[in-house]
Amino acid sequence: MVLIARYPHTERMAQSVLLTGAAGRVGEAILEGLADEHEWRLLDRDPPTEDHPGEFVVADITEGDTVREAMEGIDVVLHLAGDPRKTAPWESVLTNNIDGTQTVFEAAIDAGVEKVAFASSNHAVGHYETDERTPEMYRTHDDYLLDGTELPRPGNLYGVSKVAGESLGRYYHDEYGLSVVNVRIGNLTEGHPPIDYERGQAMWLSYRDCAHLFDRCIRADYDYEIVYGISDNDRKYYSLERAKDVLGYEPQDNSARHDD
Ligand SMILES: NC(=O)C1=CN([C@@H]2O[C@H](COP(=O)(O)OP(=O)(O)OC[C@H]3O[C@@H](n4cnc5c(N)ncnc54)[C@H](O)[C@@H]3O)[C@@H](O)[C@H]2O)C=CC1
Ligand SMILES: O=C1O[C@H](COP(=O)(O)O)[C@@H](O)[C@H](O)[C@H]1O
Repeated sequence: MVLIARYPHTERMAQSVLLTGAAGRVGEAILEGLADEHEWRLLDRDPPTEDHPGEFVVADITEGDTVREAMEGIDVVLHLAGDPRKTAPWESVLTNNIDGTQTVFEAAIDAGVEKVAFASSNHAVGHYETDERTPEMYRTHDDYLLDGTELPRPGNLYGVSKVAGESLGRYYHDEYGLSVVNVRIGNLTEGHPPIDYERGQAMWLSYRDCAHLFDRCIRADYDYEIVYGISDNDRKYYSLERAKDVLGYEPQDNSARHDD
């Protein structure tokens, strides 16, 4: 009998992973699910407040030398650090999200890192949610679907900074062969989908699906990808096909199961 692994060419055992923005919410979800799965180096400008796996580097991602040092011996970078506010002013996203992301990519190349997963956002495509399409596109009977091949249409300056991050990844992939996956994360909320918020329910990402998705970003093989990071919600206007096909993402949660 021949046993064939589901993702035969993509499975690898524990890898060395640098997690930037480790002290934040997405970092929390990832570490909750994957603390024992990989060898972790965590980085954040805020020091840790809780027990954590691996070593913790307190640093700003705009500090090139420190980021380069933190990258030594790392296989995969999960780059989350940045200003996550949709109302963030230009000065902040320029420094933290664009300059900081360029510093991370540059250091990854210098250190010979294999893959970078970048925390992009639904706000990179926020202006597809036009007055004509909403609120219908948040509802199950509507079949409007974005799949990652569409042009970006950021809904705010924060979204612009995420498009810039995706574009930096494109450059570092094409120029240096770095594997890059941009995860356009929806609405990460712990325990249950956002309440009384149709849009948030359509793009809900549960904590366990978040951890699993980033685990796939660590283990799978890819070139340059844009995927959507949401749970398998009945109501959705982001396709999961690319995340499933390329990464082997198998979400378990669905905001519709919390409707009552
Ligand atoms: N939480 C969500 O639903 C979504 C999050 N994202 C993205 O995921 C990433 C993480 O978001 P959250 O965990 O929700 O935000 P968060 O604010 O909870 O965590 C971000 C972390 O990054 C750190 N950080 C910010 N600027 C830094 C810098 N210059 N140097 C070093 N550390 C820095 C902060 O100290 C913080 O711990 C962000 O890039 C955000 O844009 C995208 C879409 C949805
Ligand atoms: O990019 C982000 O998106 C989520 C969801 O957006 P929202 O418009 O539904 O609030 C947001 O919660 C998160 O803070 C942000 O980084």
